[in-house]
Amino acid sequence: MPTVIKYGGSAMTDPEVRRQMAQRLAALPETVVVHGGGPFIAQALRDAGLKSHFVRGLRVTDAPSLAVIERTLTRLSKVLAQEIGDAVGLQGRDARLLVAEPLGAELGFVGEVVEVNRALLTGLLGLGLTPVVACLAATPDRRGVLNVNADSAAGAVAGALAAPVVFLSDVPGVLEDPAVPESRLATLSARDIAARIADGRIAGGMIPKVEAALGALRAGAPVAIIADGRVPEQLEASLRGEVGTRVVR
Ligand SMILES: Nc1ncnc2c1ncn2[C@@H]1O[C@H](COP(=O)(O)OP(=O)(O)O)[C@@H](O)[C@H]1O
Ligand SMILES: CC(=O)N[C@@H](CCC(=O)OP(=O)(O)O)C(=O)O
Repeated sequence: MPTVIKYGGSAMTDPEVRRQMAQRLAALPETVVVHGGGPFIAQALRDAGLKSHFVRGLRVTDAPSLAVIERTLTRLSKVLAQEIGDAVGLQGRDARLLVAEPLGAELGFVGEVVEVNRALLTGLLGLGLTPVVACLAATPDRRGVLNVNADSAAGAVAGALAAPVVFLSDVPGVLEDPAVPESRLATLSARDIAARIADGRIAGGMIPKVEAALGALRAGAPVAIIADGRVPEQLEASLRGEVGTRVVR
C-alpha cells in the first residue's frame, strides 16, 4: 500500500533539512509526496508586489496571484523531484491529476479537490517512481487552475488511494499549548478537534491540517498523522506513528 506524505511550509526552507529529507523520501517504498510551499509563495508574491491574506487558513487568491502561485509551485515540484531522484514532479493540472471545485467567491481562485487521477499515481508507483505533486488542481472544465491548500490536497490524495497519510509540519505534532513544544498530544479525536478549534487551542495553519486528516480518514485513509518535518531522522518513526499526533475519528 502506498503512503502519502505532505511536505511543505517551514520544513522545506532549511537546505540541510531538505537534503536529508529528500534522501529519506528516496529510500521509502511506494510514496506519493504532495507538497505546498507557503514560504516560497509568500516570497514570490512579495517580489511581484502582490499582497495576500488568509481566511480560515486559506490564501485568498486573485488572478495575478494565481499566476505567480502556479509558476512557483510547478517549478518547486520539479526541483523537489530532482532532489529525491527517481521521482516525477507534477502539478494537479497535469493529466487531470487533481480536479477541484471552487470554494466560493470570497476566496477567489481557491478550490477543494473532488477528483484524483489514481491511475496516474499508481502507474508511476508501479514504475518505481515517486510522484511529487504540487497543490494545484484543474477546474472541472479543465480550462483553469485553482490554488488548493496543500494539507487538503494531500488528504484528498490519501483518501482516494485509501493510503496512510503523514502531514509534516514545523511543530512536533498537535500541541496542547502551541507555545509549549513539549505539550504534544499523542492522539486526537474528531470531537476533541472540534472543541479545540472552537476555543482557539488549534488555530491558524493547524486548522486545515487537522481537517485534512479527518477528511482523509472519512474518505478511506487508514491512518493520519501530523508530525515534525524539521527532523528528517524521525520520518520512519512518524510513518509508524511513534512520534507526532495520530488523528482518529
Ligand atoms: N494546537 C496547535 N499545535 C501545533 N501548532 C499549532 C496549534 N495551533 C496553531 N498552530 C500553528 O500551526 C502551525 C503549523 O501550520 P503551518 O505553519 O500552516 O504549517 P506548514 O507550513 O508546515 O503546513 C504551527 O507552526 C503553529 O504555529
Ligand atoms: C489555498 C491556499 O491556501 N493554498 C496554499 C498552497 C500552498 C500551501 O498550502 O503550502 P504550505 O503547506 O507550505 O502551507 C497557499 O497559497 O499558500
